[in-house]
This record gives sequence, structure tokens and C-alpha cells, in this order.
Amino acid sequence: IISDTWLPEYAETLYDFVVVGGDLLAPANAGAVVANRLSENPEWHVLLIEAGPTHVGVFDTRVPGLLAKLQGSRYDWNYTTVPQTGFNNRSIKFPRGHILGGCSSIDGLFYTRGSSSDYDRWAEVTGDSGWSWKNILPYFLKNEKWTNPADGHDPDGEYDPTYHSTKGVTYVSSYNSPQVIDSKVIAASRELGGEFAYNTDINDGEELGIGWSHSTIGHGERSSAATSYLTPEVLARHNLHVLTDHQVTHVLRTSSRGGMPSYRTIRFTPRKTPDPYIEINVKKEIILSAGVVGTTQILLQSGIGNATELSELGIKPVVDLPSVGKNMSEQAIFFSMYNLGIPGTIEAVTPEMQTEWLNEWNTTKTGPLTSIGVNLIGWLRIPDSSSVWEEYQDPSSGKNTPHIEIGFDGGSFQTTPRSTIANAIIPLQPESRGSITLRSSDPFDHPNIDFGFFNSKLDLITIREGVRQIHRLYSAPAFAEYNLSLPESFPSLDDDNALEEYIRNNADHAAHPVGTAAMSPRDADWGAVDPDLLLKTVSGLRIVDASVMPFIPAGHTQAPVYAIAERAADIIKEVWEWYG
Ligand SMILES: Cc1cc2nc3c(=O)[nH]c(=O)nc-3n(C[C@H](O)[C@H](O)[C@H](O)COP(=O)(O)OP(=O)(O)OC[C@H]3O[C@@H](n4cnc5c(N)ncnc54)[C@H](O)[C@@H]3O)c2cc1C
Repeated sequence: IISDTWLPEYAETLYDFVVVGGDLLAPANAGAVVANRLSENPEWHVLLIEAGPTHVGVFDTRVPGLLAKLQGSRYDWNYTTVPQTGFNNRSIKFPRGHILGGCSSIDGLFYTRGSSSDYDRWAEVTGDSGWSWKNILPYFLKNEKWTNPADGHDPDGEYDPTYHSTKGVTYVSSYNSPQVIDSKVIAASRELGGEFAYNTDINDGEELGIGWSHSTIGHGERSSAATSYLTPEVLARHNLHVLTDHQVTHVLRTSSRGGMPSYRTIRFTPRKTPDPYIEINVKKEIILSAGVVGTTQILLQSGIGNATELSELGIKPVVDLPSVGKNMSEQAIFFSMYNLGIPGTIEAVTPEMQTEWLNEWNTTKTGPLTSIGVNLIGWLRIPDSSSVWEEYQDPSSGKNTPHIEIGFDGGSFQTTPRSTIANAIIPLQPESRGSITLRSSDPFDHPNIDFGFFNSKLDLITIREGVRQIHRLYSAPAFAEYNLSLPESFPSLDDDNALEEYIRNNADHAAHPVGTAAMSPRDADWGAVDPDLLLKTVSGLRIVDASVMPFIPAGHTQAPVYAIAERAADIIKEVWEWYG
């Protein structure tokens, strides 16, 4: 059942598991994944609680090209960061999905896994080989349902089938609608080779080079955690209840188990009228999949976190876990724009074109609105020979891990390139760390979100080097006829200080924060969860979402969250099936 009100049959059920955050066990993903997998056991009663509304009937979530309309809408939590020192004290908007499926219902649909070394590093720092690339890959495959692109082109050569699965649940495809600069980027890659060499599959654990982007799109439509894990068949299970429009405010200590405080009581309330508060007990576990912000907020409001900071806010500290909300790692993003010096390029999208594209999508689920805007991605390293490494240590997980991602947006929504090519530049493995802290003891108050951008200058330098790498690519003969130039306001590429200042004034976030409840070895005195994702020092609380990643993978985060959630579901099943 799915309901936005607390039904009598919900109140009458004694739940084995409550999952918080509608990305199904990893509501991005995560919450929806977990709720789905646990309710496969008909003996277990599972309740999934989501603060936002259902995704059913929300048209804009279905059409990939309309994703920008979701940000700032009622399907977004609409957070704002605290002033970012590294951004010359600018505060920036920070969207998060407020809807079943979490961010996967509103995100940019890029499907990237990161490099094999990212997961081998997780295994090393947690002491659990289950997180290694070799062992996590089957969970990527369990999630993925590879399908042919909407425009009918043959994706042969744009991926390696060995590393993909057609048997999972979330659709993944190669690019769905061509854009004009694609052939130029491929030609330049061939001409220059080296760091720009063509990579057949950017998701096989070896990302470096330039390759086709993959996205969570199937048959022209967004595939989210909600559409893939909360299908009508899954929602028809007698033992799965989904409660939308309700916010979890606290987890409460119920008793003790195994010498540890047992957290098996959960408190929540309707989101629109925060009254009445409902409290229920859970037989087996509470699983927090509320994302980096939601999960941190619930833990801190419940007195689980840095005891001194909580006391200062008048919250009684009950579990002193100083790592909660700390160690946050987020990538910055910066767009460099190039003007096209050829006549006849389209200046702007007209309303007529938009209507035409929407008609096409409505009738055949094809056309420009099936595009995520970026068909090719470059994954680059700052060379070992660079003077940067005289001052800084390499923050990447290994030599096969890129420092920089470059997305090429050259008029995907037009048949000829618009007069500007936009290039998204992301420092993939930032050294800077930020935090989420409470503003007050009111669970409805948005917390302080501080990404700590450019606290380490290396992240700024990484973007600066990315700007120069793009310039090298555009100097290839393939781009000569475009006669590209940087806007007049853009500083000289030779002037480090001017370039850095320009980046500080114009950078944004990439929407991929992780690490606020990071995994660490069972006996470590840092980190928030053990390698099985159980919250340290208590019984009954598990965290399954982007918060647990100890380091951000070199890419976007929804695919890693799906893999974490799938593995977590197996871990939970194994434990509780053993207990019977
Ligand atoms: C605008 C945007 C663009 C992005 N683009 C991409 C991309 O192109 N590719 C990619 O890989 N990743 C992208 N991401 C990031 C990716 O979607 C997220 O990293 C991932 O989905 C996070 O999953 P999660 O399970 O950790 O949390 P979320 O997806 O944030 O899910 C948390 C869920 O919990 C709910 N919740 C929160 N607090 C409470 C509470 N107290 N009570 C009940 N429910 C609660 C939320 O409403 C939400 O549904 C993007 C994200 C955004 C916002």
C-alpha cells in the first residue's frame, strides 16, 4: 500500500523494519532499494516513510529534458548553504529530492560508477573486502537493466557488455539523442590521443580518457529508485507499507540489547501539519536512508553526535559520536563557456521548438527531451610531472582514478550547436571537507550545510588545470572550423591568480555530497558506522545512503548508492534470516 496518511492497518502492524527515506533502502536510491529487497521475504513487515510526496503522476520527473524544472519546486527540499569562504562568501542553493525516489527522481541522470581503485580504497579503510571493486561490481549489475537508446542507434562500441547487465531493475542506456559536437569531440580525441584517448566504457572501473556517457534512462524516460524499485507489483506486496508526506524527527532509545542501547522506536509526523507525533516500535531494525542531510539531522536531533555541540543547542546527548555530520566531501563544479565563431548557429531555444520536442516526447518518447545534455565525458588526471605535486599529495584513490571530469554540452537540444559550448569541470576527489550541523533543536529547521569548498586550495587548482586541459582539447584540428573563443570577461588562461578568482566567483556544487556518517573498521574510534553499516555503539540502527561513503567515488553518486543499498539489503537479509 502507498498512502499519505497513517492508516489503521499501518497502526495495527508490528513492523520488522522501518526504512526512512523513500529511496528504498538507499532512497536515491537507497531507501526504495532496501524496502523492496527486505519485503521480498513475505514474513517480514516493512514500513517505508518518506517526507515528500509520491512520484506517481509527476510528469516532469518522467521527462529527462525537463529536470531543471524540478529544482526549486515542491519536490526539492530547497536548502541553501552557509556562506562558502572559498567561494568568496557566496551562499548557494543546494537541491535534494523531496519525493519518493529521493534525488534519483530529480537528479541529472548521469550513470557513473567511479574507478575500481575507489572501491578498493573503501575496502582498505574499512577492513572489509566486501566493498572492493571485485565484490561490489555484482551489486552494480544487480541494480542495472541495460537497454538500447531511445533514438534507436546501435550502442555497440559505446560500452563493454561484460560490465553491464540487462537483468537488473534500473534502466541504464547510452546517449539517447545525438548532439552536433559529439563527432568533433571524438575526432579531437583521435587526433590528440594520450590523456584524451577514446575509452569504450567509462563504467568498467577504468575511467580515464574520453567516452560516451551512460544515463538512468529507459525507452526515453527517467528510471528512478521509485520507478524501478517501487513498481505497482512491489507496492502490491501485503507486507510492504509506504507512508509518504511524513517526516521522521527522532529515533528513540527503547531498551538495551547485547549490552548496548537499543534504538528501535521511531517518531514521525505529517509534514504539512506537524501534529500528531506518532511513535512506533520496530522488531528488528530501523534503517536510515534519508540522505546526507536527512540522516544527519535525525541522528543529531536524537542526541547522537558530538555531545558538546548538542548540549550547546539544548539537545540531551545520548550517544557521543563526534563523526556524525562531519567529514562531508562534495565536489565543486565550474562551467567554462566557449563562443562559436561560425554564422548560422542557433542563439536560443524558441518556444516553438520546445512545443515540438514535447509533442515528440509525448508521442514516441524520442527526441531532444530524452537527452541529459552531455553525451561525452572526459576523465583526466593532472599529470604526475605537474609542479602541483611538489606542494600537494595526490588525493585520488589510485593511478587509474581521474582528478577531473569534463562534460561537453554543445547544443544537445538543437540540431546545430548553439553559439556557446558549455564545459562542466568537476574536481572529482576533493581534499576539502565540510559539515552539517544543527541550527536549533527544531527538527523542521534546515541545518547549517557547509561544504568547505576550497578549504584545500588543491581543489581550486584542480579546476584551474581542468580549464587549461579543455583548452588543449579545443586546439585540436577537429575544432578549427568552429573558431572557438573564450568570452571577453574570461581571464587569461596564463594568469593563475585571475583564473582562480574567476572560479571562486562562479563555481557551484555538483550535488554529490557524501561521508557524513562514514564507514570505518569495527574497532576504529572514528567514523559513524561499521562496515556492515550499523551505527557504532548502539543496537538496531543502520544507515544506508550516501552518508556512509568514506571517500567520494570519482564520478556522480547515484550508481554507487544503488550498489551500497543492494549490498546492504543482502547483509541485512543474511543476519535476520539466520536469527529466523
Ligand atoms: C539536482 C541533483 C542532480 C544530481 N545529478 C546526479 C546525476 O546526474 N548522477 C548521479 O549519479 N547523481 C546525481 N545526483 C546525486 C544523487 O542523486 C544522490 O547522491 C543520491 O541519489 C543520494 O541518495 P541517498 O539515498 O543518499 O539520498 P536521497 O536521494 O537524498 O534520499 C533521501 C530521501 O529521504 C527523504 N528524507 C529526508 N529526510 C527525511 C525525514 N526526516 N523523514 C522522512 N524522509 C526523509 C528525502 O525526501 C529523500 O526522498 C544529483 C542530485 C541532485 C539533487
